[in-house]
Amino acid sequence: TETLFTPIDAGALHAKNRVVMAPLTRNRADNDTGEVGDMHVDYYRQRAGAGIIITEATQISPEGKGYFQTPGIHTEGQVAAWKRVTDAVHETGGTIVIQLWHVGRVSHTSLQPGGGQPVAPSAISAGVQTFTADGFVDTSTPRALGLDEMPRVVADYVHAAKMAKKAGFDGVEVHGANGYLLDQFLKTGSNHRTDAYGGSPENRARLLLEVLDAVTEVWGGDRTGLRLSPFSPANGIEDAHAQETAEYLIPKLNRFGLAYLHMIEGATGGPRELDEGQSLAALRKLFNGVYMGNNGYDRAMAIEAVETGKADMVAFGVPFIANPDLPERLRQNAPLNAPDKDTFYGGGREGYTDYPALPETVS
Ligand SMILES: C=C(C(=O)O)c1ccccc1
Repeated sequence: TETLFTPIDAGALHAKNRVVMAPLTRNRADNDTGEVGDMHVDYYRQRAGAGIIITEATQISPEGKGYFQTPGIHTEGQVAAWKRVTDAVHETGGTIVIQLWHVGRVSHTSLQPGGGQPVAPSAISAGVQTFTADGFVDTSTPRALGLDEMPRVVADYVHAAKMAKKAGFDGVEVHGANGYLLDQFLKTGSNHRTDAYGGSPENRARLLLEVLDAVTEVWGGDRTGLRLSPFSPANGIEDAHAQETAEYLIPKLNRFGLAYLHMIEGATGGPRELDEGQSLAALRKLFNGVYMGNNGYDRAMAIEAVETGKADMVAFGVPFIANPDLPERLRQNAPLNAPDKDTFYGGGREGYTDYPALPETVS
């Protein structure tokens, strides 16, 4: 029988177990170059015991950057830097995909090319804060992307997808969650467009489906994942018709033959409870591929979810920060290291590469 600790092929992605390292922003890349460095090589190598590592969110273009010291995957220097990470993970027997990210309106002029306004479906502020060289600041009011700019945005995803291939990743995850650009187009609170990219669920899903079409052209559907958060309020996002939007979108994904659908179940990093009329089980039934559940799972929940078929894989965020060997600890039901919240974002090796693994058990 399938358990949390048995292998699975998520499309063409071979996973030795069902324990996934969720994408975790850690704000430790070089801010000027967007390049990762030596400590990222150690951090990801230490966690190569994951069935699949999904990297931290990585911007596809300068416009797609929304926070201080987040990495990119659009320059040759960034490719060379990431290649050291993928080589180290592969030498250690791991599987690693990179999360392709465009923040849309969750950004600040100081982080934007030429100090310009962030871009979004409509000129509506996220109403949240982001993290810049000067600490936390209110996100800047975005400008609405012109209809004529949509092909260029899709082309930016294609460029990053190709650079991810050069960097030696096993695949990519398109970030369609947490109130960032693609989620901003999907949802009614942020998308007030009156053209073909706004209004109906079909129109609001258009850009995401165009991006998936283009990215699967580069990678094949079987090496392309997608992350969604239908019911999360993260980064000031809301949808007046969340269930309807998701029930429109998810069947439309099946034609791509995606490696997996990564679903944030409830509020990102928060309550798993849904509103009246909302159902994750209904959404799961609409997807024909590998379903990866995420959000607040503990060991017992994850084991039960896989053994009862509620999920094929489970992604863990914070537990993987503090436990480089999380899959082994879960398998042994060993105690977990406590995470240090003060070193989640920014800083150096402390709270990043210095969490201990279990003492080597001499087999
Ligand atoms: C990429 C993020 C997400 O998907 O929520 C993120 C960004 C900054 C801090 C935490 C998480």
